[in-house]
Amino acid sequence: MCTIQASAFRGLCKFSRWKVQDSCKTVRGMKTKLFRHGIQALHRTFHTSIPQCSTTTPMSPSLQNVEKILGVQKMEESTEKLFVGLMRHDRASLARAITLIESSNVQKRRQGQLLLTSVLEHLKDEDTVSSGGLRSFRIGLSGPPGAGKSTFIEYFGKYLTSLGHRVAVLAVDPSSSTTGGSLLADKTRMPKLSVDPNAFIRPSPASGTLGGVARNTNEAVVLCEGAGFDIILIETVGVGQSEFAVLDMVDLFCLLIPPAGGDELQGIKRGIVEVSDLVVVNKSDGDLEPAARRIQAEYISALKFMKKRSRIWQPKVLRISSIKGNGISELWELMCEFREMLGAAGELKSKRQRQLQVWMWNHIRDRVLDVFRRQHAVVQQLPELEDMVTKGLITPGLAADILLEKFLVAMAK
Ligand SMILES: Nc1nc2c(ncn2[C@@H]2O[C@H](COP(=O)(O)OP(=O)(O)OP(=O)(O)O)[C@@H](O)[C@H]2O)c(=O)[nH]1
Repeated sequence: MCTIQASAFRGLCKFSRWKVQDSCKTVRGMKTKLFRHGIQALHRTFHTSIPQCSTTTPMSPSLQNVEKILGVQKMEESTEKLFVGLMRHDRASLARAITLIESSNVQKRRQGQLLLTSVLEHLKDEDTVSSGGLRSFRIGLSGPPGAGKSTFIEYFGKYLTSLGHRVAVLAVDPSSSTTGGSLLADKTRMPKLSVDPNAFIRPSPASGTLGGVARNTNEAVVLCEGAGFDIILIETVGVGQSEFAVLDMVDLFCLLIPPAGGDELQGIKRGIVEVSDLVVVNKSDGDLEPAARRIQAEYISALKFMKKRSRIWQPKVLRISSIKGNGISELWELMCEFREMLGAAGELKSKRQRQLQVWMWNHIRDRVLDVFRRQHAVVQQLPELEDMVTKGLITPGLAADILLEKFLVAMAK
């Protein structure tokens, strides 16, 4: 059995993208380049993988054989169409593309991965053509229920589209799989933004674990960027673990809080304040303005004692009103300042590189857990051990050890 060669995989994807681009005639002159890339990668693959292959394996360097040997699928016509749609910045194609990567069907997921690889390649090509900087700005937004997140996103999103930006709003809400749907990034909460042709709103994928939701959101971000969205807002509720997962996906993390103290802010974990680049006190209007000023002062002094996360950025606290629009343009200026400073210092690029590794580990963790849960010996033993753990007859650690032992023995056979 051959090992899958990354270069050949990329070559194949480039090859299939060539076909797509050729058919829609979006990019001229790339055909030869991509064809060359594809063929060179295939050649490299054959040269390096022949020794590992069985002698009976046919080695003709045709696309068909490579697909068979490497187990890599060709992009289906429907996936190619999605790619074309994304390149045309079509929102319906983007919605379908995200559904594809979220699918639990293995074949569909694989098609989703081929699509994603093509989009990544396209973004890379564009990056080299452009200034070399990051073309998109990924912003995480968290806050306790009632802080005004949807009101804020509605106003802020419209403000950004009025400046000529294209804004995608995604949500990370692992609880949506148990409650049957996420309220975050819900179109009904953002009526004006949801009908703006330069905006795209997508609720949280309801795929269960936080890892799964985070992984899907990571991939959705790339698809949004492929579809020409330059500002990606990722929304999460600031009362669980999801905001920490979002930290691994964004350039800037923003915490939105209401002008309330004590009990009402108890939902906010102290840790989340520490990791915020900006703390935004919302509802600074009318009777609430004095309270908002007080909260701002409290957070400014609290942040002074917190550990610095960036060499060059000191977290800031500012007040806004999402209803009146006060402070929104100042907030955006501050975000741009953050982006410029960290971009120039290379911090954003290294942050994204680290995030790619986290993304890979999310995949590994999910897949390994999936294989573990499906393994026959584990399936057989699990109910009994779970029962013993809940009855206090065995410690969770010992139960886990027994299951892992059974799993490893079964895998070694
Ligand atoms: N006075 C004032 N009220 C606001 C402002 N922003 C939001 N609100 C109000 O605060 C309440 C909660 O706002 P939402 O935008 O629904 O808050 P959320 O954080 O999305 O809340 P959940 O949907 O519970 O997660 C609503 O009644 C809003 O009208 C603001 O800037 N000023």
